[in-house]
Amino acid sequence: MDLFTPATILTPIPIEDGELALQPQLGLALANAEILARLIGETAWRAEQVTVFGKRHLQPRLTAWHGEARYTYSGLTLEPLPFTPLLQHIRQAAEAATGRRYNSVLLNYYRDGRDSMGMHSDDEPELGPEPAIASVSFGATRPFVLRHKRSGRTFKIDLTDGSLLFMSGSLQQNWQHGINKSQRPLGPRVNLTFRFIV
Ligand SMILES: O=C(O)CCC(=O)C(=O)O
Ligand SMILES: [Fe+2]
Repeated sequence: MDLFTPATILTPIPIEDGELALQPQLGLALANAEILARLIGETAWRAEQVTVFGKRHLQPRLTAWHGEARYTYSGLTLEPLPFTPLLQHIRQAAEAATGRRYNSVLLNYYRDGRDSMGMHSDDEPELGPEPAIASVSFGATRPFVLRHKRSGRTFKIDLTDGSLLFMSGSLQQNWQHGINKSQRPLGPRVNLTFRFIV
């Protein structure tokens, strides 16, 4: 992002084998800090047990799933909660910025630097062949790590408070992404990934 690119414009990030774009600040009616506090306080957070490589363990973060459809990943089926007015507002802003529609959102709450998300692709069949995913972050800045499936090349983007990252095209087919643990003391972060479930 250079000095002359406004923070409120969705700007493509050049990357091979997929589409990626970043808007440093999503246009919202409330301050980022107020949204973070309300999301932390008003969400029915769950610590989910998942099965990865045949082993059950607790996810290193809290989650919530809102929308119209069930969602299944890592042997886990999430029953949807309805969209709240706050989630509707953020969804509307993400739809306006990206020009796509979303009917579901996965919320992830990283309580501190020990919380993380393993490398994965959002490539479940119900997302369709070229999923459009709008990822909105509040709170502590965490690096979003991308790793190309064939070349192994990695690429990092700092996801700052109030930012929107838009993933589309063949990105999920060709890249994995995740959030690493950090040794540094970090404040809370909530990430929302808006998706369209067919
Ligand atoms: O927290 C993030 O930025 C990543 C979230 C993510 O990859 C997901 O919800 O699938
Ligand atoms: Fe993801």
